[in-house]
Amino acid sequence: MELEGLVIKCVGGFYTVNTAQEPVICRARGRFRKEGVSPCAGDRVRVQRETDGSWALSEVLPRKNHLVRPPVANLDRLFVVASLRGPAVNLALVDKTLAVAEINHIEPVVVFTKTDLDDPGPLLEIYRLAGIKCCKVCAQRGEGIEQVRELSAGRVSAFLGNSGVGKSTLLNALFPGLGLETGEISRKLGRGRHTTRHVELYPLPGGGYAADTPGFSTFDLERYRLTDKEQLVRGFREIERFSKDCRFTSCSHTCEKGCAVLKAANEGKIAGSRIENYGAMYQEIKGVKKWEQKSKHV
Ligand SMILES: Nc1nc2c(ncn2[C@@H]2O[C@H](COP(=O)(O)OP(=O)(O)OP(=O)(O)O)[C@@H](O)[C@H]2O)c(=O)[nH]1
Ligand SMILES: [Zn+2]
Repeated sequence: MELEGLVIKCVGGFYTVNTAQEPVICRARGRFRKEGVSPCAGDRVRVQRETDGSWALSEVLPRKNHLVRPPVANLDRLFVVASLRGPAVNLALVDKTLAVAEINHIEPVVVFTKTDLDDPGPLLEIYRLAGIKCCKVCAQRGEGIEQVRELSAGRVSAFLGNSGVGKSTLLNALFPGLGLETGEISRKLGRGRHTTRHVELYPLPGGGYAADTPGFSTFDLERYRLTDKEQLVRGFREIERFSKDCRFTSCSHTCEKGCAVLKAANEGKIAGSRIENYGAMYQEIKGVKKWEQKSKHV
């Protein structure tokens, strides 16, 4: 017998697959390892019943997108969660995460949390200029929750952000009944930053799924397929938009004469932090390439 389903979690090599019948817990067939495919949460898969009655994950259906770390596939939305204070916002990390989402064709939303602690206004302006959807929430006061709920309803979403930004608090406020551990409790249980957390999709009331995932605290560009500096503009939608008017088609938008992107930035049409973070990533990718080329000659 064969069934189709959705992988909602993977722990220690065991996959939980939601099917039209009961959920199935199974291992993946050995050939996946040989082929270098690693099924993950969010994958649509086929499971087959073995002669001994157990189930095996036999096929991963084509993915519309796939992130390597955290391992999750087929996302409709990526919520990039950042707190205004404790910890303070790291815009370089936010922009890298957004670039990963854009390049992988996942619609991003930035969520600024803990708005009781600071004014989110200037940050909202950066992303308003970029044309990226933004939400501000204060889980304690219950503000902004409704908007995030609407944006995630009926979709498969991941909530990504560093430890302590308030992801679990937000998800619990959004979907009472999820019962995710937050703050002190999770740290006491050792779910802090020293333990690797798996990705789990939680079914939402009213349809869809949400995953609470650790953020990218260290960024390995290659793992996110961000190794092509010419492609980097696809990760910054407003830069891509203005780049159509650059004098040179090979423009890197970092220093060239006749660069429409730098002109727009000077005129305040693109936020300074976005240009800076684009430039830093551009240099980083160039560095990776040089290093790769060098290592080939050794
Ligand atoms: N002041 C304030 N604190 C908040 C708010 N939301 C969450 N917190 C606090 O921030 C701390 C971290 O919240 P969590 O929800 O555990 O954060 P997390 O992002 O899930 O963290 P990890 O589980 O470590 O990944 C907790 O002590 C929360 O009470 C908020 O809107 N305002
Ligand atoms: Zn340019």
